[in-house]
Amino acid sequence: MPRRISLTQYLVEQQREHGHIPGQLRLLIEVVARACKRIAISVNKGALGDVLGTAGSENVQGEVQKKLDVIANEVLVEANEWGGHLAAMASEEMDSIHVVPNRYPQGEYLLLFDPLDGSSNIDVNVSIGTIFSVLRKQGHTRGVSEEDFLQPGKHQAAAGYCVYGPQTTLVLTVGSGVAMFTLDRETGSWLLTEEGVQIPEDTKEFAINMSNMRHWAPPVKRYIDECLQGKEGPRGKDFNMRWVASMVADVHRILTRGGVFMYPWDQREPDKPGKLRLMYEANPMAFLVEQAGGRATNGHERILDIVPKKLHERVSVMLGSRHEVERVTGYHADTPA
Ligand SMILES: O=P(O)(O)OC[C@H]1O[C@](O)(COP(=O)(O)O)[C@@H](O)[C@@H]1O
Ligand SMILES: [Mg+2]
Ligand SMILES: [Mg+2]
Repeated sequence: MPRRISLTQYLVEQQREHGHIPGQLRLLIEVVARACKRIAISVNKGALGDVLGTAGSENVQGEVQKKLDVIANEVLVEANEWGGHLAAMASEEMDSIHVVPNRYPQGEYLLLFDPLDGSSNIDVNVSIGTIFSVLRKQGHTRGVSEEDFLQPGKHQAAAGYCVYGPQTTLVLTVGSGVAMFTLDRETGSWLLTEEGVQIPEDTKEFAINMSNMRHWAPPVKRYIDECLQGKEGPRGKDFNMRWVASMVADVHRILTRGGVFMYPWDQREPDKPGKLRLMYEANPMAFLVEQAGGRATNGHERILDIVPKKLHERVSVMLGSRHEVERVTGYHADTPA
């Protein structure tokens, strides 16, 4: 039975007792958690709150924006810009970085987010989420530019997501393991419901969009083909498959009971490294997964080691149970990166 302490108490412990986080970072995380609570309220209203359907606009990646993509982005920007902990923000839904205006106090952190992950699931009432990543501005130069954001994921000071599902759960790492907090709707508090989360090293469950099978590279085809052969194949066991199509929900399942999640490169657009975005989807999830004892690679290298060249860079993703990710990464050894 986990200790029933609040997110605030947990963060104060991390700051004061363990010295893992500075006060500024603690306050920043609390602001993000408050914003997620507000997003959860909009998500729950659904049709009653006129939050379903498309917004009639496109984001920088040419994707149609849903009303909730726009609402969640606004909530996060507004909540964070006057907090005094940030230098700038970046989002899936914003073309370029959003520098904290001069009228507000400036901080040293950089916040990146996917305000609403799993947009295709909003209107069908399936779990969706918010993903965030926190970096620290390096050096002491005045002002902030996109360059300041282009740090490898291993530099993240904190990362997490909030899943809006049957329960609203905030999952967080500040680099000292993974903790989960469930929103108590009666009191409005985030309460610790799991800490020291560990992903089992082995699994019998994989998550991949199978409709893309014919486009995958040979190592991914080989891995999935071997899983599909079940007991009679080289793996000697039957596998199960799950695909929610919200990365947040698929990763949450993996943090809860293990599994492997893949969104690999495919040959339809050979120059595009993958579908998922490195800086606000893959990096925060890779940080959480590694902190829970799992692995996260792009098939060739550790995701957290990749040095981004641009803000909205995409990446191939394989993450989850350690032995499975090592296996599928090993299958890529003979293929060029
Ligand atoms: O519809 P597909 O191709 O299976 O893609 C699902 C993937 O796309 C995403 O929804 C992309 O996220 P957004 O909704 O933030 O664009 C991932 O969460 C998910 O893993
Ligand atoms: Mg997303
Ligand atoms: Mg999104």
